[in-house]
Amino acid sequence: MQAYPRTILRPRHLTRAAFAPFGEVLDAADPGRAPIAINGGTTLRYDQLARVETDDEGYGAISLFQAHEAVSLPLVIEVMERHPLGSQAFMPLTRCRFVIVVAPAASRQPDPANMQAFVTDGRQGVSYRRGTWHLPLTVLDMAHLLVVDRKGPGCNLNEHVFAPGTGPLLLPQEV
Ligand SMILES: NC(=O)N[C@@H](O)C(=O)O
Ligand code: NI
Repeated sequence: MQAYPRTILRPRHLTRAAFAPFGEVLDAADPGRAPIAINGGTTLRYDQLARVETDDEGYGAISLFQAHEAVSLPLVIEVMERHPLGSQAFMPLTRCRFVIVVAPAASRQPDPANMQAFVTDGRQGVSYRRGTWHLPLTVLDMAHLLVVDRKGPGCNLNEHVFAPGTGPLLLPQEV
């Protein structure tokens, strides 16, 4: 079997612009997202940071994830997945850096040559656009996270498992 060179990925800091092809960054500290003062000025609303996408038969659902096993980098990426029927958003409820690896939705399977890697800053969340290939939740800090994604009839999960020894290698983030 031909040995393919293993793809090496070096995660970057997560920014709205860099992540734009894959979804939205949920970040109250984003200078480009001015909040709206509501409730008599007692509250700031960071309005519609992302759209919840579903197909016609599905609906948006809110879940809580308790990520109780953290990883450290480097790590070998063994599986990527996507949700063809809807978006999926993760928002930490406690400080949590998590690893993001994404690839364009258009490809039938994630192409390592088109993968991008990021690490959140501990406050940021993300919303993966419908169909975006992504690494399943992988946290560097144990935490609780709010998750908003599509539920309903049909299969909303495609997985790609890399053959042993071929998964991309994710290096530690440059400091
Ligand atoms: N399995 C599940 O609910 N979550 C995954 O889709 C994920 O991206 O972590
Ligand atoms: Ni997912």
